[in-house]
Amino acid sequence: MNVRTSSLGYPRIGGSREWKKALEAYWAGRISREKLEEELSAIQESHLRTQRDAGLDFVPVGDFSYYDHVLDTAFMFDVVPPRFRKENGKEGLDLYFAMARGGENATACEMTKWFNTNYHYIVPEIGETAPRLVWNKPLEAYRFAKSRLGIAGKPVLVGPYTLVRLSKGYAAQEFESVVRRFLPVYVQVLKELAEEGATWVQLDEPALATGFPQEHLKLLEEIYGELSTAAPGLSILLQTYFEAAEPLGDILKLPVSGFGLDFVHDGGANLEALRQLEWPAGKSLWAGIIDGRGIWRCDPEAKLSLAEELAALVPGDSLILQPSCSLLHVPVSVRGERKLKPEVRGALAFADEKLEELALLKLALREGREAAGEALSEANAALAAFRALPERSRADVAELTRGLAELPDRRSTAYAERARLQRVKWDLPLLPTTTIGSFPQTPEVRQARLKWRRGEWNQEQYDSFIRKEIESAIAFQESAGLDVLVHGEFERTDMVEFFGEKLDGFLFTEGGWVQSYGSRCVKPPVIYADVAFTEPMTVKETVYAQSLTQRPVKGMLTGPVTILNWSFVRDDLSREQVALQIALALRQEILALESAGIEMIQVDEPAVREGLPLKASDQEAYLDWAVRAFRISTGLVRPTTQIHTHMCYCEFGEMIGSISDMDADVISIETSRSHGELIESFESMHYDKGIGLGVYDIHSPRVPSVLEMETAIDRALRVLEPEQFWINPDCGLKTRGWKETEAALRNMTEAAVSARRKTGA
Ligand SMILES: CN1c2c(nc(N)[nH]c2=O)NC[C@@H]1CNc1ccc(C(=O)N[C@@H](CCC(=O)N[C@@H](CCC(=O)N[C@@H](CCC(=O)O)C(=O)O)C(=O)O)C(=O)O)cc1
Ligand SMILES: N[C@@H](CCS)C(=O)O
Ligand SMILES: [Zn+2]
Repeated sequence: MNVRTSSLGYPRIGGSREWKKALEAYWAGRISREKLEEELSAIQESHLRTQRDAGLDFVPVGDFSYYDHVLDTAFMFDVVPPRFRKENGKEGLDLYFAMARGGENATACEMTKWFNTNYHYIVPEIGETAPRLVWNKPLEAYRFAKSRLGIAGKPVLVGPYTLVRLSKGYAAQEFESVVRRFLPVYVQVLKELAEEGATWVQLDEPALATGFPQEHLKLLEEIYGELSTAAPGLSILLQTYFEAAEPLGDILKLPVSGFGLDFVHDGGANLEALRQLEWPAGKSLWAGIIDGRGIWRCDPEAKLSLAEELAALVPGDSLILQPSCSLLHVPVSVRGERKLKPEVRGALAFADEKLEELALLKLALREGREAAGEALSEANAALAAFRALPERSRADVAELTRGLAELPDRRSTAYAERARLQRVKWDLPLLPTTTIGSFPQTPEVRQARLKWRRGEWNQEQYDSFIRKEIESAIAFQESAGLDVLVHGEFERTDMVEFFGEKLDGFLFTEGGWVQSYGSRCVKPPVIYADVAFTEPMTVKETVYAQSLTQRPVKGMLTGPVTILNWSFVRDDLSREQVALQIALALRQEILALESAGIEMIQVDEPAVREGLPLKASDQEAYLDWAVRAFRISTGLVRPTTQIHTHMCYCEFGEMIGSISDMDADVISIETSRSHGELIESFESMHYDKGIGLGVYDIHSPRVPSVLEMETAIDRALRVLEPEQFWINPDCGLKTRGWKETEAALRNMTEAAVSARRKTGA
């Protein structure tokens, strides 16, 4: 079988995050622009070489970026918000970075989640822009690959439909006309690519996997009709990913030369639809059969069967195998991981290993299974060893999750009665003040942790340091007049990593970094086995903090859905099953806190929205199990124990109903980024539980005035009752310094006093 292989994009950050380091050195003024360009060109070249040497038939070019590929696309078309035009003559690269990071006189462009991934892109602001082609980035990348390495690459570009869907600065009814406005510049890009000799161009249209409105089909026909005739000799690959492309029958009628479909994260829908349809004659199928965003080695037998079935559905030599999406979402290589158990290491595949998997499948399909015999046997043996690990099928976890459907997930007492009991128990003032959990992670705190991790400090030295930090945090909170205190989370690095290190079932890579936004990376924990509680994780620090004050101290945990959504997760169980395992483990922690006398407990769920499926039709089922996982964690506490939760990073307006179903006694939500939209969503429903709408943005060191916060409180009190309202910042304060934190919180408690006075309390 004459299959070929391709890829959609490669991680930018480099095996040792050299991309990130070069960028940050430039921003800090430590290297010149020439040096930056030299370093990034070398990185780009080495990525191209790696992909070519891995045997890809189509090497993507143009996926590399100096910050973000959506920002690149906007920049190519001169979609630059007017406020940046005043950036004191900044041009080119510095203007580009100003849009991403903020300029001297202009706030940065908004950043938001790239579909359902943990990657964040810069949101283009279209406004009155008349797009013009000022930089043909794919052409530049094509020339670069050709001249440096002789690679005739496959240029990659965000397609016009998705670009406009992801942008802001136009009214909904203008959508179609805005897309049309971009057509001439896309035509020009394609023409120039064709003139240069490119034969294929990949236009990324993941928006076609989000359940787009039927009426857009005509627009898609029109734009792809025009693009496909724009540049004779250049074939268009219409690339979708992250979920099934629906309605596939209609999409396959679009006048392009190839279709890229995700056969991993489509819930089986793409394959099922293909089985019912006739493949359009003369078109090629770019089949995403290797998981582009998961880190597990594939089962080659299963993939070979899938490829064979696809080859039978698609006549001729028009099957191209590839990852399901860009490899941007996985770390670079397993090669540097030396501390993992061999059974686990052998089951991992990061970007480079995924390219090897494609090469193996190609060999087996082209030359027969025997030709690839040794590598296939090695893969099968590695997977068998991994599957046999006893911690992946623990009898005790199975016992706990048996009959999960019947597990109680509701508080024993309805909210109204709990609220009455809790009012009596806690006797808090009207409009109580609190914070979200973390206090500044100063260089001293990080240094202390490093010394302890390196063995320079023993456990007692480290614990004693943490106790001192807690003491000063409690003393400060009392002096500032806060009503509900926190211990400050000084013992934690990341809110997911901390729990992952203490629960069974997780492992941590040494270098498994992935880009989160711009130069910032995360190293997600890996859930490779059954998750289970081992010993109390937060009790020691919380109880110590409580021993220092008469005021209530909130226990502080990260919730099951956030732990799940910010980790790489095993793929032999459903995400729901894994979430429930985590929920059961956290339930033990919550009960341990309660037994230790901590009766206000906050379970943070900032990432609930992150796992939301793209298609509206799948969202309810996700929200049902996500909410249930939260309730399983928190549902068994006494009626007088007050459960708090916290959400941030996203706009939650459209899921207030699910938030209410979580049945937390108090919720705090970030509001500053939603500009009042969230408050409006409370107008449309009756939300009766405790709620803290962040009264100030913690993302900047600016100290908000008392008046500003009073205004924020007044605004919220127009839709919420004073009896249910809490006063708190938007999110944790770990990224802030103490100076501004102290000043802001003192202003906040003063604003609370004044607001209480106004409500007559
Ligand atoms: C809030 N978000 C989170 C997500 N996922 C999580 N698991 N946690 C989150 O908080 N996803 C969505 C968002 C993403 N937001 C961010 C925000 C900030 C960053 C960021 O700043 N990343 C840092 C690296 C973060 C980190 O872990 N730093 C460690 C230091 C680790 C390190 O670099 N170590 C050095 C060696 C140190 C030594 O030995 O001296 C090394 O490995 O080389 C820390 O602060 O302790 C970044 O710089 O990219 C990311 C996402
Ligand atoms: N409790 C955490 C929540 C962050 S979303 C913190 O305060 O940092
Ligand atoms: Zn938060």
